[in-house]
Amino acid sequence: MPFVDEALSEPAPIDRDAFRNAMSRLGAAVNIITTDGPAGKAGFAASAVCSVTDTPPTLLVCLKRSSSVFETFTANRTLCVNTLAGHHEQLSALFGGKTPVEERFAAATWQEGETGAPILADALVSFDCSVNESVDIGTHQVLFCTVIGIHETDGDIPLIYYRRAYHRIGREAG
Ligand SMILES: NC(=O)C1=CN([C@@H]2O[C@H](COP(=O)(O)OP(=O)(O)OC[C@H]3O[C@@H](n4cnc5c(N)ncnc54)[C@H](O)[C@@H]3O)[C@@H](O)[C@H]2O)C=CC1
Ligand SMILES: Cc1cc2nc3c(=O)[nH]c(=O)nc-3n(C[C@H](O)[C@H](O)[C@H](O)COP(=O)(O)O)c2cc1C
Repeated sequence: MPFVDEALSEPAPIDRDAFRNAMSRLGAAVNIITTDGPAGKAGFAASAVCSVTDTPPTLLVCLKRSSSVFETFTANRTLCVNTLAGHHEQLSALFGGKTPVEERFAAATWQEGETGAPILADALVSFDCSVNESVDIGTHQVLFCTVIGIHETDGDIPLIYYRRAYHRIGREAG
């Protein structure tokens, strides 16, 4: 019978605050995730976005199931991941919760992509996607998204969320 180290097989539980404090030390790109379609228009700020595989080109996005935008995203099954530039801090705050949908979108310029989801005109990059699969984990739903369109701009200063604050990195223009 193999030796089993009890301490390793039953790790001490980590509470929510300890996990969040630890996660606050992972710097992350900030994105605005948008959708439009039969269920209407919606958008939210997200740092939980990750590349999954390049064949087929796939991203994952984690969306809290209790958020006001959840039903709209799950009904439309399409979305656009707009990666924010350094000057988008106020826009991120607007899409970070509590603000009515129309007010969120009124604060920036948008274009329409392949899926109909709003593309942020001056995002660093936008990934237009169809949602292929979703998995519920705890409070969130993980959306697996097939990328069907990519839109890039010349911007090269990303907005980074680190230790509960926004940071700009990269070369300043000029
Ligand atoms: N993945 C998510 O759902 C995230 C949600 N937020 C939300 O934005 C607001 C402001 O957040 P902060 O000021 O950074 O303080 P915070 O203490 O709530 O978050 C610190 C870090 O924990 C992680 N985190 C936060 N909420 C989470 C959640 N519900 N599930 C999984 N990971 C989570 C993120 O990596 C975040 O940078 C909060 O309401 C927070 O819940 C922020 C970042 C990620
Ligand atoms: C920097 C930042 C990152 C966030 N990342 C996520 C995320 O990855 N997933 C998520 O479900 N919510 C995330 N949120 C929170 C959502 O943006 C927020 O819950 C959403 O706007 C819905 O809010 P509402 O229920 O008031 O409409 C983030 C907020 C901020 C400010």
